[in-house]
Amino acid sequence: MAIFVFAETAEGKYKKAAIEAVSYAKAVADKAGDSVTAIAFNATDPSDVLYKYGATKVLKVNNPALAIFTPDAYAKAIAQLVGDASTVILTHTNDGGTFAPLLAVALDANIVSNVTAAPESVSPFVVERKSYSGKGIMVVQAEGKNVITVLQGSFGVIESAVSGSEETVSVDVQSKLTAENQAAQSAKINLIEAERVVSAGRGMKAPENWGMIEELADVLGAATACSKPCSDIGWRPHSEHVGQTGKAISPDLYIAVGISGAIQHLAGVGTSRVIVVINSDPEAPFFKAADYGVVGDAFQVVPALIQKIKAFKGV
Ligand SMILES: Cc1cc2nc3c(=O)[nH]c(=O)nc-3n(C[C@H](O)[C@H](O)[C@H](O)COP(=O)(O)OP(=O)(O)OC[C@H]3O[C@@H](n4cnc5c(N)ncnc54)[C@H](O)[C@@H]3O)c2cc1C
Repeated sequence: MAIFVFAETAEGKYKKAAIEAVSYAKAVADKAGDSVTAIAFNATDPSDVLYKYGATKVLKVNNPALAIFTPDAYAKAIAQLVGDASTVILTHTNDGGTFAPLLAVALDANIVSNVTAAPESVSPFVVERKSYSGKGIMVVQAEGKNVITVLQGSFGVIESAVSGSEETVSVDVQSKLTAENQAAQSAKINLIEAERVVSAGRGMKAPENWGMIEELADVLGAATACSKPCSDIGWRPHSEHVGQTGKAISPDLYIAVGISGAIQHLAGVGTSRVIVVINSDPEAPFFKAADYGVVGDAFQVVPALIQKIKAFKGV
């Protein structure tokens, strides 16, 4: 059975991460005497881009539920396509690194993350991976089915042109993001460049409660962001995740609603000029980093704040 590889896209174009993943998959396939099948979501780039690096088949999925990254939808879609394959390869990007464990669970496979070199052997799979926050190299031996993530920039891109073919296939997945949320995403202020950001965390309890966060952002002309768990569990798109492992931002105003203020979150937002924290727990660590703090229930404070701002603006 083929070696499967996920080819990441951004706005339909193959990312460098996709080319790296296909290059790596080709090296694995050569060792296994196998071929490479790439999976691409909503790609508009021609498949030739992937044939050039060794993919003999490209499975193209056109599905609006996969237009914005959500870990569970991506994992489910790939699990449906690869069936009983022994090896699935991704690049360890923000997206790939996030949904790879879910994919491994769905396939009942091992996860071997952040590999840095072609495997010494493929059966069992023996490979080097970065460990201890990049300070060490570990040699891993994995038997059976494997989901493998490749550390970005470690293997590189290697041309190995083959003649390939593409097939359009369908998957049965639904995104937890509502259509409204998805539409709002495309019209949004760019998070990295935003002067004002309204961010929310697990204190919001559920994705359907984000209306007031969107509304507060709207009246302030702000972008929206979220803590890592909210994007991990598919409440919010991964593009909104800020912090050590997400985007690092430094707006003039950062409003954090229902976010505890873990050190990993602060690592990405702590340099914001003015930080406002709304949290029901007076002991929440975020208050130590706040310029202004409101101890209260977000479900009361945020609507009241929206009303005040609207009244101030006369709208
Ligand atoms: C290696 C590593 C990297 C990480 N990278 C990141 C990262 O990049 N970004 C990130 O955000 N996290 C990251 N984390 C996770 C981080 O440690 C925290 O677990 C996470 O930030 C917590 O998210 P949260 O504050 O939304 O949820 P919680 O910790 O569950 O906090 C929820 C908060 O909401 C408050 N709350 C509850 N109900 C209400 C209400 N009704 N009104 C107001 N407040 C309410 C609670 O008092 C609490 O303070 C990382 C962790 C690790 C180990």
